[in-house]
Amino acid sequence: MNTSAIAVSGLRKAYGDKVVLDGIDFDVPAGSVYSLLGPNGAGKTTTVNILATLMTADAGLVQVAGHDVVTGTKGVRSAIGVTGQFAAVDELLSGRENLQMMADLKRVRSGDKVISGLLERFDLVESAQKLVSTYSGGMRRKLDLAMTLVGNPEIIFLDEPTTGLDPRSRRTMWQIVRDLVADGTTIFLTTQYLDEADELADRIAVLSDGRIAAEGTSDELKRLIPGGHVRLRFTDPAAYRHAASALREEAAKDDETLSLRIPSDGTQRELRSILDWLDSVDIEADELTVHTPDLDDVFLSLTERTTGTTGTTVSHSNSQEAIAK
Ligand SMILES: Nc1ncnc2c1ncn2[C@@H]1O[C@H](COP(=O)(O)OP(=O)(O)OP(=O)(O)O)[C@@H](O)[C@H]1O
Repeated sequence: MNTSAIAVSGLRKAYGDKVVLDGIDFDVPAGSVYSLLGPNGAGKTTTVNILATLMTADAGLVQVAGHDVVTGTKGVRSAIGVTGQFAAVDELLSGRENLQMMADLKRVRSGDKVISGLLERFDLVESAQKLVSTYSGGMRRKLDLAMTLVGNPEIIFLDEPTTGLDPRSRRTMWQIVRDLVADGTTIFLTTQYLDEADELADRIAVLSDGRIAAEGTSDELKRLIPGGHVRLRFTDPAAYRHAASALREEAAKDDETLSLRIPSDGTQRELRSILDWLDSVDIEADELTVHTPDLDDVFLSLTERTTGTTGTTVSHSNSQEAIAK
């Protein structure tokens, strides 16, 4: 599908003199899942708020469902559903009443049927008559998403949808997202769980220092990291210090976990050379693990400056598909 559900260019936003979005561009194809990642405070919620017309940008062009967020606010609002940190759930109503309120607000036909279907889909039938104030965090999240689905919005913003959910509820939520996409819905997802983005997103953008640091499919982003690493862990601090001092320049040290990370592509030849080197400097680690790149590595590398984490440096030149900006 080639049409854009969301098109953003030159988006800027500052709070006072604090620049949060410093000119970001991205495009979300209709019927896909697009995930925005970034460290705490990177501006993910700010982006969602602007796209969902809950906040105005300082500059830039933003089109959602073909409507400009400034001049076509009404059109945008009728095409989207928003769930997450600004949930519309009313604690003093029951689950069913909340859904009813949403159905009335959106003037949904056959509201009762739609509501019963949603309660069933989200496994909320038994608690439908109970006040939301008695719901667990997970139940509230499910109700929040169920309310978002009333009226079948074509684009859904999911802001950290599975935070606080148990593993089973998380998987239920993932399946719901997949079903929605299979029906043609576009999902804009922010999450702090990289495995969630890996699992669900067609494309991922990493926000860092007010800019999109890299953008692509999960595989494309992983290819930005030159190989994985071998992790050596020690239990004896003296052995760790000895190994750290003998370490090659490009390896990273973690004093807290007494572990060393040596860049490696994980091939037999590389592993042999690392083992030979360990023998030659008389180092015996208590644990040796081979690690191939995952989204955690990508995230740590791309957001290194913001989070202050020591990670592998990303090579920006070795991928044709992913764009590291
Ligand atoms: N209304 C506001 N006024 C002033 N500063 C704000 C306001 N809203 C957000 N900020 C600041 O802007 C930055 C981005 O916030 P935002 O909530 O968009 O980040 P985020 O990526 O969603 O973070 P998190 O992962 O912690 O939810 C933060 O430094 C935050 O403190």
